[in-house]
Amino acid sequence: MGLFLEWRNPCSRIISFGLFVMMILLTTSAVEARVRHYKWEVKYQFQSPDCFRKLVIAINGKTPGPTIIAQQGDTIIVELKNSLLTENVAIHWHGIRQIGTPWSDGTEGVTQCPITPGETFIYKFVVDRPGSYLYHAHYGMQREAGLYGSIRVAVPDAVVEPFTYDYDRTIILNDWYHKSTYEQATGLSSKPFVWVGEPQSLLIHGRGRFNCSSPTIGTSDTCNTTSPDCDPYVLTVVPGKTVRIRLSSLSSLSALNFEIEGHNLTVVEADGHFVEPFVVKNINVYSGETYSVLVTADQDPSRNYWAASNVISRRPTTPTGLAVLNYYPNHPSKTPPSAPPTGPLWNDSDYRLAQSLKIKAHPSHVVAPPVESDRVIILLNTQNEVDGFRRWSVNNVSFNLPHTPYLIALKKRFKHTVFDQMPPPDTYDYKNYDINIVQPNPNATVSNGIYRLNFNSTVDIVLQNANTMNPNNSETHPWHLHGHDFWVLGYGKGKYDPIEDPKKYNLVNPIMKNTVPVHSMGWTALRFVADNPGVWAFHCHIEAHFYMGMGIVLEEGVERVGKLPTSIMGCGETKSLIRP
Ligand SMILES: O=C1O[C@H]([C@@H](O)CO)C(O)=C1O
Repeated sequence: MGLFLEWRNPCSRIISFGLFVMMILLTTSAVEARVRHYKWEVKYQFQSPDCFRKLVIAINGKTPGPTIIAQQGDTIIVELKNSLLTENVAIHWHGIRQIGTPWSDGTEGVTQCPITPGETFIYKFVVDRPGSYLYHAHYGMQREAGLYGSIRVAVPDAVVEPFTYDYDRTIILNDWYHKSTYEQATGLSSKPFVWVGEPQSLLIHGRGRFNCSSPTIGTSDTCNTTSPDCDPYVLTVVPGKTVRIRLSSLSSLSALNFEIEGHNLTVVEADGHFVEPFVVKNINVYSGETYSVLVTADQDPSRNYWAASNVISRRPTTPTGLAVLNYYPNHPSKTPPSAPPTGPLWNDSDYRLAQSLKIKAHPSHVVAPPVESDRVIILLNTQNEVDGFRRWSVNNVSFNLPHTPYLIALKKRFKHTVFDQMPPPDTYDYKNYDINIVQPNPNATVSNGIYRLNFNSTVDIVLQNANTMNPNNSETHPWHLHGHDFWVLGYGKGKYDPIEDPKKYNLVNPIMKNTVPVHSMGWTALRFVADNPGVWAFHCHIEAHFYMGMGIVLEEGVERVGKLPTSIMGCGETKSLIRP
């Protein structure tokens, strides 16, 4: 409009024409999305990420796998060859909403059949928002065998981010077990329950350091501290420059804290959304979360510094994970002269809650949530037993995946034979349930029923934490929603009050995320709009907890989903669909 008014004034014609050309150019560059084609081979390999040799699942020989680097609007094509000899696979693109391509979400049992050994499967999807994201296995407990990596989506050429930096680096934090995924999963589904315990090491971008002279090392084990696989991760900085660290966690179990000796971290992005910047000494990162933090190399340049990852929220028995912040031109192997950071007190839940509350939307990037919701679902998180097996449940229902993926069952209208048609409950008996005690009756039921949401409705989910089956114990659970970003409306301590607590929600500048912690003995409230046709998992991102039933599945607008590719079929009742 302004442009046309100006056009009538002869003096501003030249400027206006210039603006017009610029607009055309900007629009053209914005729509000129590219196709990024990747060819990946997924294979078991011997590697020693923490110096202890074990089987890892690598992509093209690497764990973490290759970073997907793209720009907003690009199409990603990943041609994935499953070269695991006897094992299926599926990969989830964590934080990518899969608008229009729900079959590419990579969630085995929900959106696709697993990719069988020898098979090549093509994932194709658009990265519709800029930011830092992840990918990882979503089949059984394969993620913790090392099948993961990151996705970095740049803003369009003409768009400027609300902060500046000189260059960026990606760091994925992880915890690492020496026991195989199979041994762990078998323990979880055994009677009596066999718990794997705390991880042996913490990895910083795939590298850690186990003490090879530990008495737990068996005679047939190979542990070699000179293996190049376990050289520490080195982040080189140039004095005076600012690096953007795209920091995330894909830990199996541990909540982690990341700190760089003597350097502040300015938090600017969370799960692909710009944050109102705030400065911390160290940052808590829960499995499935991504952050960008800015670090300026403004300290004594004559030495290097430790970057450390420490376990929080569970009593730590795993040594600090270490990387090196290397000031150029010092040699990267120059050992920092001081002791590495030990992180905050592991049981300081107030510290963790306070940091969660600091994360707000950037003032110039606020997307206001709808002021009211159409449906409120309250999910009580508990540890339970089902027929004497240890499980996790929400609202006393422990989730099991069906053998036929929901997306196909719902689209092809054979849902009745595939999953329980009774939806799980929208709430629990909050008036009478004491969240602070070990329940006298720990029994739960098992179901593969799902929540069906009205298309375009606004849904609130309140996650309520409670005591586990051990006295005075409540764990932190990072919950991840597929297919959506949600607004984080609030966190609280103790039992959520459905009358009083919503009055305290942040409806002004809540951050949008896809993964959020539910703090021990606390609650977390989130809101989203059910506007992405498909079937979406929502689950605890602790690998063992989802395996033991801590998740739900949501359906919305499935009738609007386009034609399903036959490549996602082939298992359970979908066999009949691909046979001639
Ligand atoms: O699922 C879990 O089981 C153990 C413990 O509760 C067993 O007693 C633990 O720490 C979990 O997170």
